[in-house]
Amino acid sequence: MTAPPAIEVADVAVRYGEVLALDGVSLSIAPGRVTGLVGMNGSGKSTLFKAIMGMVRPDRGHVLIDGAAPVAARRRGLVGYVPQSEDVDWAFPVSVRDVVMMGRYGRQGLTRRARPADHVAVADALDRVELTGYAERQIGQLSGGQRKRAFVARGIAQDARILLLDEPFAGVDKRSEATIVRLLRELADDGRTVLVSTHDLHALPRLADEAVLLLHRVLFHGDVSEALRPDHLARAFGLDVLDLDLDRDQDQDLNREGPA
Ligand SMILES: Nc1ncnc2c1ncn2[C@@H]1O[C@H](COP(=O)(O)OP(=O)(O)OP(=O)(O)O)[C@@H](O)[C@H]1O
Repeated sequence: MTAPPAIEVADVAVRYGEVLALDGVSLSIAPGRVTGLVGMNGSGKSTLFKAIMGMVRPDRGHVLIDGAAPVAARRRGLVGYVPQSEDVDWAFPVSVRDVVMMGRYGRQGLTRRARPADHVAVADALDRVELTGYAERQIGQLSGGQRKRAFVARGIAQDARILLLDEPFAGVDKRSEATIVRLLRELADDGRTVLVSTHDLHALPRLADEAVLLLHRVLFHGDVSEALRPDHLARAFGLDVLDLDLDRDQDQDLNREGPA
């Protein structure tokens, strides 16, 4: 018997005024896999994450997380979210340890009093992302890659079954990227579900078990090697992407605007 999907997106449409960001997205993500979400700027990746998190309400369709509605799933701590850097107030006066402890809030009730188990979970998560020595720093005083790792640690401390990461490799150094890739693999091998958006097509084969190409709707969902076929990439990114040599040993950052 196949396991029920960890994330089920059914015919979701999201409109911001005149802009149709998602136009009938349907997607079924199995547990225990790393899925890469790929699409050009403006293709709707962040909006899809927000719809899955229940942070934007679809105009049409629905999302189920482990069979629950997004807001209920979030309340139960089922899903962790690493937002795009632009969506975070880095001047906020919290330490790295505080950010990771936020992953434990759901277990602490209204008092938000940390118990020994919470401190152990936070220390363990910081260790896994190699940020133990940075725990007392204000979050904004970290490098881009370290900030991402701090948010990944929050998801680990939360013990979320499902982790969504919006562009975790944007502006990060190779060491942070390698740490994050390794961690995501470990989390998936542990039965967790990881959905990660990226522009970095080079990272995709070592990062993900499967890929979704998005352009306001799902163009392709399946094997990474097939997703990287020129005809698929051409549909997702425009025909001129066929000129790219994907074997070149450098990042292919397909960073460009999609149709509004
Ligand atoms: N709050 C908003 N108000 C109005 N339009 C929005 C809003 N958020 C996103 N959009 C528009 O919706 C479309 C999809 O945006 P979204 O941020 O989901 O794309 P994305 O694939 O995550 O892009 P990027 O790779 O640049 O982060 C874009 O045309 C964007 O301009």
